[in-house]
Amino acid sequence: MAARKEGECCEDLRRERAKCSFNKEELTYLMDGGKDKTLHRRKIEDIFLADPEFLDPIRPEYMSHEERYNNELRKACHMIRKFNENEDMQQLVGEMEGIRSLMGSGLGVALTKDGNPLALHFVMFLPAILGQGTVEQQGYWMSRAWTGEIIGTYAQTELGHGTFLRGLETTATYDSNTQEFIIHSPTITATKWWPGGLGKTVNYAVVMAQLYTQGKCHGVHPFIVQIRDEETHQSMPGVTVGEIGPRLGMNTNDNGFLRFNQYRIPHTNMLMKHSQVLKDGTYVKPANDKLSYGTMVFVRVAICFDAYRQLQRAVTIATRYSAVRHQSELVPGEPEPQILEYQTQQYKLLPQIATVYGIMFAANDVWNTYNEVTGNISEGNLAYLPELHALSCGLKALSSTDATNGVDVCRLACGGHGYLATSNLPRIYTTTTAAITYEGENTVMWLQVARYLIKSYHDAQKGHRLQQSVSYLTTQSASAHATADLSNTALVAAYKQAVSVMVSNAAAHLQDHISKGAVFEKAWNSCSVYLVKCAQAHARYYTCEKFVDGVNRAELSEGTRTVLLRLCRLYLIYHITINQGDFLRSGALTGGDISSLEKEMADILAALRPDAVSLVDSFDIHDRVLDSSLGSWDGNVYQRLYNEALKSPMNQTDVPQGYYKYLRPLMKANL
Ligand SMILES: CCCCCCCC/C=C\CCCC(=O)SCCNC(=O)CCNC(=O)[C@H](O)C(C)(C)COP(=O)(O)OP(=O)(O)OC[C@H]1O[C@@H](n2cnc3c(N)ncnc32)[C@H](O)[C@@H]1OP(=O)(O)O
Ligand SMILES: Cc1cc2nc3c(=O)[nH]c(=O)nc-3n(C[C@H](O)[C@H](O)[C@H](O)COP(=O)(O)OP(=O)(O)OC[C@H]3O[C@@H](n4cnc5c(N)ncnc54)[C@H](O)[C@@H]3O)c2cc1C
Repeated sequence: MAARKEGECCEDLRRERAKCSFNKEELTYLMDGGKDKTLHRRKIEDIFLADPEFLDPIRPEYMSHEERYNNELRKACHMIRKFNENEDMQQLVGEMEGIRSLMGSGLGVALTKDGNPLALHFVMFLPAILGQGTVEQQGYWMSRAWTGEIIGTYAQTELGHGTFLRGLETTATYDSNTQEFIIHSPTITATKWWPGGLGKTVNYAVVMAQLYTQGKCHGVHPFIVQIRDEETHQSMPGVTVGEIGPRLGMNTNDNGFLRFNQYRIPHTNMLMKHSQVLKDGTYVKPANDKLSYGTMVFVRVAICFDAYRQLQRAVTIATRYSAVRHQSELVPGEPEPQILEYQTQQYKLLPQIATVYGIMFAANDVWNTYNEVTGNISEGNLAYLPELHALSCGLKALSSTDATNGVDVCRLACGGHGYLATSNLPRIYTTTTAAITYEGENTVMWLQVARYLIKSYHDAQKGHRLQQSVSYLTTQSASAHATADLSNTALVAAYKQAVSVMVSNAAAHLQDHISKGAVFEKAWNSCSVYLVKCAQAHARYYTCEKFVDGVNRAELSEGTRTVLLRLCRLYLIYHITINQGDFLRSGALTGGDISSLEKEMADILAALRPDAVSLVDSFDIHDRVLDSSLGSWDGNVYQRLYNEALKSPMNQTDVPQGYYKYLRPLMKANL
């Protein structure tokens, strides 16, 4: 592992670490899900990071587009070979956390930096086969895909449609004479566009296409389609495939395009767990036509974990840097203080640490719900599918938005150095912000949550029992907050009251539009800005509640519980103060309450300040995973910045070629 002994760091960080008031390992174990899992993770990290194959010859930023891709592909393939090397290794990395870490923002980002060309294979292709295939299909395709004999992606989005799935144009028409599906892209806008790994890496894809059989369209269904020859890797006849070009980030994911010209695949290649086409062409309906969207639900939940891990990295970098960086004068004439002494800096960083825990507790809860609900579905009980859909959309949107905003706050908190590629904050940002768009653009996700809230509200009005996450909508009260109770329980109750009133207002606005003659859909659009706010407030309430429950349930020593409770309290208060209008307008809190909370927040920032560095240390992120000149364990910031600058290819010669070609002729023009 990287240097982690207290002595092996600069004096500023040594002093910070000496102030720690809690047991860091306890928080590490909590985040990993137990001591065994921490040890397991560290063991995987040790094995992978000791392997010189995962080192880059030069920083990827200095490589060409194709060199970068080849470099990451080399490492990604080496990773898979390592999986398959021996059984111990398979056991070690084969579990969900292992895959998540290798493909996402755990160890994975130290191995493949700007997008793993094989990520979609593990994150969506395999889950699609498992979630959408019959047992026989799983047996056949998984055995080939797990070892990397075939590599796949998830090809859903088209040039013309990403959000609106019912609008997809790719067709899969069943021909009962040959027992084949004919996959076709009828227009330019039907071109599949964006799937990760599709450009040059994969030879198979789960393609989402409109199913036609016996002359009728039955909507979007999943098909396994071979894209490239298994021997030569050339694109199959009838298939046109390529890479879509440079992107804001994740540039080695080789996102691709794909077109089909009357391309035939066997009948057995339609994934038929939920709906079937019989050999004679008869269509058998699924229990719910949204079951074919199941892979997206899984990935939305996975994104929540990825989001907080990205934020963990950013806030670790910014907090350590803030303890090492000295700037300005707090008291005239005194030495320049660490920038972490400034309350404004604490206000930037400490809520981000709290956010990591908030998202983590909520994500764990949604992951448990996901497992329960998918278990129920396999037994034919679909009652909780709408709640899971709303929770996964809400948490995906909240976690990706909070993490993206938080990463940028961390970048800004590092001043100019945060803008340097070697700080790694720009790359963390471009990777994190992608999750706002992919797997369901966030505004669209919020509107799905709002739809569930409004439906639930109307159900409550009719006296129906509501599902657990929205049960508070039955107990709405607009009375002003009467007591001076500002305990965590009271604040969570205030969140519920605020959202409840907001949802009730939204329902009234909708009704108002409808009463004036608008059809429901138009009324919905006219209220959608407010509806998004309702959904955001609901997801925040939910996260707050899970944070409070999570801390209460965690088995921690006194000191560790105290620091986690402070973070939890900071999270509750921070979001109340920035959304105080919602609490005041709903009568959930008074102006006096908000003032008390603001004062308390200042005290919490001061109380947490001495533990700031230890809190990010307890995230236990290896220096190679941070990959930052500003955030390393030893705090040797300036030397690292300087060393990294010296490595620039432009610094390998004193006078650049451009001088002779362009600058000199200009400078000497008048001679
Ligand atoms: C391991 C770590 C991860 C790290 C990441 C690694 C890198 C990975 C990089 C990239 C991966 C990105 C991959 C992708 O982006 S794949 C493409 C994703 N695309 C989308 O998400 C599209 C978003 N759009 C939709 O989901 C849908 O179009 C929709 C917005 C939900 C609307 O669907 P539709 O038009 O069919 O629905 P209707 O309006 O007719 O009806 C709405 C009712 O349907 C219910 N519904 C919708 N979806 C679901 C679902 N999934 N499950 C259950 N129910 C669903 C909804 O609740 C409505 O019900 P109601 O009763 O109100 O009518
Ligand atoms: C890095 C990256 C990786 C990706 N990987 C994959 C992949 O592997 N496989 C795959 O199939 N796809 C992939 N995608 C595509 C991704 O899923 C889509 O980009 C996403 O679902 C949004 O769709 P869109 O781009 O068509 O945006 P649009 O739907 O065109 O959205 C544009 C704007 O319109 C707004 N809008 C759209 N509909 C509504 C509405 N109903 N109400 C209100 N506002 C609306 C949105 O909020 C947004 O602001 C990837 C995208 C990115 C950026």
